[in-house]
Amino acid sequence: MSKREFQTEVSQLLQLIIHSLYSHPEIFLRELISNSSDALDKLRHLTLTDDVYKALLFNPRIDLELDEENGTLTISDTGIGMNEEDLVSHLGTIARSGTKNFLAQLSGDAKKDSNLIGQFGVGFYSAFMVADKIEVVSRKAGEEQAWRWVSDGKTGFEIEPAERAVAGTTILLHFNEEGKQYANSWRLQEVVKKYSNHIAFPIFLTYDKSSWNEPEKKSEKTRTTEQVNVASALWRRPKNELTEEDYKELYKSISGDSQDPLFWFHTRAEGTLDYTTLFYIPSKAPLDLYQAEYKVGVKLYVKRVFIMDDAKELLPQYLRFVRGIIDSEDLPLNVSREILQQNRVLTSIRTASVKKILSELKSIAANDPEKYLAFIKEYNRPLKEGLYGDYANRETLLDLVRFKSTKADGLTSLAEVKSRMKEGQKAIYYITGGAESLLSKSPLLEIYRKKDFEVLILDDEIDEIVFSGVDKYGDLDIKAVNKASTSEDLKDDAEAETTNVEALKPLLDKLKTTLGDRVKDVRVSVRLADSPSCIVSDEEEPSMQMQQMMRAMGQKEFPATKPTLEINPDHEIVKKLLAHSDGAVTEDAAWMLFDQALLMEGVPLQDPAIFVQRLNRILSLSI
Ligand SMILES: Nc1ncnc2c1ncn2[C@@H]1O[C@H](COP(=O)(O)OP(=O)(O)OP(=O)(O)O)[C@@H](O)[C@H]1O
Repeated sequence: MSKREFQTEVSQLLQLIIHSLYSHPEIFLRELISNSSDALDKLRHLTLTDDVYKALLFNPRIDLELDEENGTLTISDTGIGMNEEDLVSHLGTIARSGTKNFLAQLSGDAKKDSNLIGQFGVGFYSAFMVADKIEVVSRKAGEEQAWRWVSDGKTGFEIEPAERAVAGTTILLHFNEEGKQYANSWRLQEVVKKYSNHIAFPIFLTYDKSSWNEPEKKSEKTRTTEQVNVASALWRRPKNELTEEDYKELYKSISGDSQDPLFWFHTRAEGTLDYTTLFYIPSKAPLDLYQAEYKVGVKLYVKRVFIMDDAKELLPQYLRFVRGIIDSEDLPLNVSREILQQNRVLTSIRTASVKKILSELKSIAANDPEKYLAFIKEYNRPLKEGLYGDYANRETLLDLVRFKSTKADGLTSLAEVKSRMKEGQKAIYYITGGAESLLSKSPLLEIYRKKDFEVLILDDEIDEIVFSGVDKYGDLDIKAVNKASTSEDLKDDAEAETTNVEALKPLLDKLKTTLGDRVKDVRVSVRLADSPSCIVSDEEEPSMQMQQMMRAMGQKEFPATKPTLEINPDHEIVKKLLAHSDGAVTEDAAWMLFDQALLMEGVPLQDPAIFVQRLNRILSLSI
């Protein structure tokens, strides 16, 4: 028998599990049954597609055997099995990024951590919540030798050759104190029904069934085997035969989530292509939503046979929070990942699925705004990613995304913004680049406030990138207020007349010479009311905050573009400067107008010492 140590992360995880952080230890059974079901799926797939396995007898089943007296339970399957190498690597290390991330996020606060663990699910290792010793005997399909893996879940495990009549895996749990409650057939049936009722394979329970022997007037126990789950591919049944509970149960068994889903969309398509889709939206965004290695939530089936659950091409990336099933009649069973990428059938299913999900969301938004708000709270951001990547569905996505705005409490839709537009307002306006508190005080908004035009406050860091590519909502323009050209819409003919640009020209020239190559241009603004100055960028160029953000993210060579300084001809300072001829003061004032405009945009000063010197010079003149 050879002894092995657990990988450090496994020991860490086991420590947590054994100290019973998790509040529903019953999920151990769901995890083990789901592993067995995966193992059966894998073997079924091989027997259908791989000549080497075609001759194998495939008799898929999962067996639970309860020994109440000794406090043990075995979970056996006739699935793909594991050889020595598999046992060592699968049940001694953690390969899944989800679990690693989970460990990295632990705070040490037992309460918070137990919530976290609930959202991750810890797979096989969760069995150590209820067992102080676990023995696994497994034989890999196509191999003769079986192996036994034994561990107390503390330091490591032992492994030795063993025997098993057919391929598959048997897991023997020796229940601990916590686990004793599961050494009960009624309890086991309840847990199987709750989490694994719709596992596609039959689950049998063998136990000592009590019955009343009338002639002898005593209770007797008979060893009995009964099927405890319904084992149907529930998604293939007509909608009207399914209850809310059925849907919720299936969701929990395929997603591992312990909460109910927010909503689900079940579709059966017949015609050129035959397929069924059942999509769920989790009520809380998956914790790996913003990680590159996110876990795919949609499983692909072909004619009820499980094919894969890690194909990122089933749905576009921005819908990675969707959980569920795609079951196609038209794909070949041996479809590989490479084939999937350019498969016409899958492309059609995917296109129709996206349309379906988005149109269902749209109708929820219209018919149940409160529920929709719960959805948007979790998923507004991925939908915005869709605006960036999914051109074909942009119009629908624009209707689905919600925004903060200068005129609405909470969140608002573009349709609402459109309905509130004022006479003379030519476009939908937005401001990006920084926190809401900074944006809502930006001098760039002054003219909009004066004209009573609504401005969307886009304070999410991805907003600038996303919305720089979105310039229309229907036939309405969508414009950033910090772009030079946006002010063209704001000019009132009457105002333009009164501003005497000619008279300001010498001042503009002077400011421009002083600021030199820090600015592209200096010009008269129509967008300012109370502030003396602001900075804007050209249409095609990233804003100053965006440039700053890209550099902070390590893109040192991000090309620096120069902003345009706009000054407010009606402001006291500008009027005085016009009258003032002292060169030194004008120079200081030029820099102060520029620096304060940058500060208001949240861009830090290049040289605070010089700024302070100038400020002090000006202060001393005014006192
Ligand atoms: N009954 C089984 N038959 C064959 N292989 C198994 C069985 N149980 C576990 N394994 C192997 O051990 C691996 C680790 O299992 P574990 O439950 O820890 O994680 P997982 O199932 O991969 O992830 P998740 O629980 O998030 O789906 C599995 O991926 C599988 O390869």
